[in-house]
This record gives sequence, structure tokens and C-alpha cells, in this order.
Amino acid sequence: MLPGQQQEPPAAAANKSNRKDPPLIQCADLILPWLTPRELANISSTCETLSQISKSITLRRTLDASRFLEDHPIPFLNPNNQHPYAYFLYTPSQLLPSQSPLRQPWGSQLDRDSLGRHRGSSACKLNEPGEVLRGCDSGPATPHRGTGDSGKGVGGCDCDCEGCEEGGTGWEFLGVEEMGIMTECGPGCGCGLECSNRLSQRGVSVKLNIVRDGKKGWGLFADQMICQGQFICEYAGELLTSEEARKQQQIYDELASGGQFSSALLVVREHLPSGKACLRINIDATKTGNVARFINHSCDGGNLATVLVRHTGSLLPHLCFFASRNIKEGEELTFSYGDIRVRSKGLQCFCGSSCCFGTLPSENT
Ligand SMILES: C[S@@+](CC[C@H](N)C(=O)[O-])C[C@H]1O[C@@H](n2cnc3c(N)ncnc32)[C@H](O)[C@@H]1O
Repeated sequence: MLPGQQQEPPAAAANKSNRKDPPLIQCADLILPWLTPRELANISSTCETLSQISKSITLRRTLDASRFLEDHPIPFLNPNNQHPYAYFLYTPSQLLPSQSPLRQPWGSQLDRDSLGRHRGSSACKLNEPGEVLRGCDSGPATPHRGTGDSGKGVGGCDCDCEGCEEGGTGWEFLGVEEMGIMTECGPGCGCGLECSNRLSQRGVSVKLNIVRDGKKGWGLFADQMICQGQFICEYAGELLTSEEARKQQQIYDELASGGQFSSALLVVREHLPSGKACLRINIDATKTGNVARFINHSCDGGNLATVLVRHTGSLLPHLCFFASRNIKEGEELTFSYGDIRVRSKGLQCFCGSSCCFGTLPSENT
């Protein structure tokens, strides 16, 4: 049971006593979820009612980082309670910066009712870059849903592409430092999200939580037993050009030098057999991302394998995490951020593995 889960939310208590409040106060529970933690703190200091509503919003934010966009709530667990949650905007999949919302409601009483249980229902969901937030008002986001009675394909769809007939291609794990590669059905296929060859596009289905550590900050943990090969999540965030990534990295490095700041900009290079990089993808989950932004580094490679998943008919691959071995409930999910350390005074590594290098990997972006 999560802290405070059985208590009456302060907003409910506040609502009871609020019936005669001015309309602005009555609307506060609709407006305040759009605010950042700093804005919430400022508004809390103006009156007791707004303070109570802010507290209930904070509580609801701690209960689900995913805003009901994934199958299960992904709570923040923080024993010392000084940092109840990390603030960021949520996207279940990668998107272009121009598609990234400026604000997003989080912690509203209405979230569960209005967004649905998870993104497979009537939730707003994101798809390929250029096709954002489909399904907000129009029900399930499966534009090519099959009839299921044609006898073709799997999972009840009528797509006849090779991937569907094979019922998923699986992934090939190439080793800790090498990336697996996998192809799924995508916009170029006739099938919908229910197709069994679109596993990673249905979002996070394993139970996870986000735990605060005094040295590493937040980390992503398994809240159930996870079997080797199971899909965990995509690394979702804003897709940057390499020039944008370099500029952002400089800004993040400056902020990190002041302490209390964690960036989540990941540079993925796909290599040719010759060893030359042939594709570079920059995914920045610092402002907008999903729970993968909380995955910490481990020098021993951790328990996650990174796999580049291509969707048929889509140009850019998606970086996804799969369990590289069986993972016990309560274990932290980690992977290796790389093996290059260009900065002499890199950030100290607290992975705790026997082969710990002492500093976190760092590359020139
Ligand atoms: C992608 S974020 C991971 C989530 C982060 N811990 C947070 O609180 O948001 C990467 C940052 O986490 C921290 N981190 C990740 N792995 C670490 C490790 N093994 N030791 C120390 N800090 C780590 C570093 O600050 C790094 O820049």
C-alpha cells in the first residue's frame, strides 16, 4: 500500500468545504494540475484552500509518474519525502520538439476518468513523429483495426505483412555494448496496435516504481519478477538534431555543475560492420520523456539490453529496453551508458558493481 493511499485526498476535504468559495477557487483543481512544482508552491502560500488542493495534487503526482498513460501506475517512492516526485512532461513514445507540449496537466482528480486507465484505452497517445496525440477524443487509437474474422494475421488483425504472419520477429541481443536490432509492424502495415508484432508500441506493461537514492537520485525499479527477454519500455523523449543535442548538452553540463540537476539526453549510434557510425539519434528526455529517463547507469552492463526497434514504414528507429536476464521484484533496472569517458573530472559513479570504473561514461556530443 502506498503512503496516504487510503486517506481522503486533501482536495476532497477541501472540496466539501469549498462549495461557497468564489468560482476561481472552485476551478482551482482544474487549473492547478497545469502548474510546475514551483508555481504550485507559490500559489499554496496564498490561502489555505489552495494549499490543501496543491497538497492533493502533489500526492496524486507521486502515485503515478505516467499520468495513467501506461498499463499500471508508476509511483515515486521516497522514504525521506524531501523530494516527493520529479517534474517532467510525459510522452509514451519519441516525438519532435515541436510536438512537445509546453504544459501538461498532472495530478488532477479527473485524470483517471478523463484519460482512461492506460494509453490503450481512450487515452491521448503519441505515435510516430508527425502524428501526435491521436485518439484524444476519438476512442481507441487503432486506425487499421482488423475484423479478426478474416483468418489472416495474428491478434485479430487482417494485415498480411510478413511480421504479422510470423507473430513477431523477436530481438537479437548482440552483447552488453552492442545493440540488438528488431523490426515491428508500423505505419507501412495494415494492422493496428493489437498486432502481436507491435509489442513495444503498446507501452510499459510491467509493474515498475521510481525510488530515490541519496547518491544516484531517482532510479527505476522492478515491482514484479521480470523474465529475461521481456519488454520493459522505450526510451521516449524529444528527437534532437546533433547540433541541437550539442547545444542542449552544454546547457545541461552547466546546470549539473551547480548540483541538483540530472539530464537525460541519450545519443544512440548505429554502427556499420566496419565500425563507422551510420545513424545517430539524439533522444532528450530531460523535459519531456517517459519512465526510461530514470534508468541509472551500471558499469557491469546492468540487467537491461538496448534494442533498436524499427517500425515498418517509419524512418527513425526507437530505442527500447528488454530484460537481459531474469530480474527479481525490487531490483533496480540499469544499463551501461557506454564505455567512453572523455571528461577527466566526470560525475562520480555509484553503481556499486565490482567492476565500477569510478566515474560515469561521458562523450562529446
Ligand atoms: C538518465 S538520468 C537517470 C535518473 C536520475 N538518477 C534522476 O534522478 O533523474 C542520468 C543521471 O542520473 C545520475 N546517475 C545515473 N547513474 C548513476 C550512477 N551509477 N552513479 C551516480 N549517478 C548516476 C547522474 O546524475 C546522471 O547524469
